[in-house]
Amino acid sequence: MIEINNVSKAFEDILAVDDVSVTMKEDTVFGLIGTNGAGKSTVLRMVAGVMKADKGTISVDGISVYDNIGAKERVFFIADEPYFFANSTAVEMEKYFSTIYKEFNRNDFYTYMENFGLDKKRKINTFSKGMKKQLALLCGICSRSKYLLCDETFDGLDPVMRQGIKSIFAKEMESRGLTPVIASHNLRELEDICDHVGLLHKGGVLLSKDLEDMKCNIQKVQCVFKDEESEKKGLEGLQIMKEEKRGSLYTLTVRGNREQTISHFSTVDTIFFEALPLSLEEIFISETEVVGYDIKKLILS
Ligand SMILES: Nc1ncnc2c1ncn2[C@@H]1O[C@H](COP(=O)(O)OP(=O)(O)OP(=O)(O)O)[C@@H](O)[C@H]1O
Repeated sequence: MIEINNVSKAFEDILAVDDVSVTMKEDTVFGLIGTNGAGKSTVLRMVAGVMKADKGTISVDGISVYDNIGAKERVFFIADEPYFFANSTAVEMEKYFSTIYKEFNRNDFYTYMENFGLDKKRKINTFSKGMKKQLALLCGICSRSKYLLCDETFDGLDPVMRQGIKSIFAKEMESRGLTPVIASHNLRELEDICDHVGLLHKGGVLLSKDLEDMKCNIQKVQCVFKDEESEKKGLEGLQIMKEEKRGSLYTLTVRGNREQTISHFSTVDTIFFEALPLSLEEIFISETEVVGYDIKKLILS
């Protein structure tokens, strides 16, 4: 488990990370989402132990990360522009990472390289941006470090590649408890990969929730009440996050699971009632509107 407790980091007068506390549990894919400049890279760098927090503590499986080899071996960090030695090939990078990560799996590495159609002998500086990201991911996965920190690594990967990496993640999670942490500025890049999402905004955490919980605990309802009395009864006792009324048609976003919501409306006289599924975008918009943010413009554009 990665535990970030009350962590802050400033660069002169820029407070990049402001009192952040987040727990990243094992066996989940954690998505760290936020706008450009929200502090994602800074958080990941501190978790990787390459940058020191000004305040607060970060531990990986109970071990403090900064300046601690034991913790660093558990973490592989892929920067937003993956770094490779000048003029190197994948073979040379494999040799380097094999010395750093003692359990580096060379067999898997070369098998995946072949499956992904990446040439192990070609200079990496002739690779496309997406190919460099794939290579960085393969190095990270094959390092067999428990935590794989990916900074914008999935943004821009084509769907086939995403699917390929997703299935490798699933396999490695199952077989050895790989725990990927993926930072992105775009929710759409994360929604099919992550189990848990932490939303960073202006250096602070706006929310951190399991996607399944989020999906199960917010419903969208459309209804037309029979009369004023049923309208009053229908609206009472609901935890309404958002309410719109067009003519007599209500569109409500409410907290609670589907069964609770349907059961509430079964006691009310309605002319029309429908419980609709919400997309992840709608859920995020509702969750962040509640805390006073218009996230639409920020992470969905
Ligand atoms: N080395 C640095 N020196 C000065 N300021 C920095 C440094 N690194 C980050 N910052 C500042 O800290 C803030 C957070 O930056 P960070 O790179 O962590 O954000 P981010 O969420 O990863 O953004 P992006 O999505 O654009 O990569 C920004 O205001 C940035 O300008």
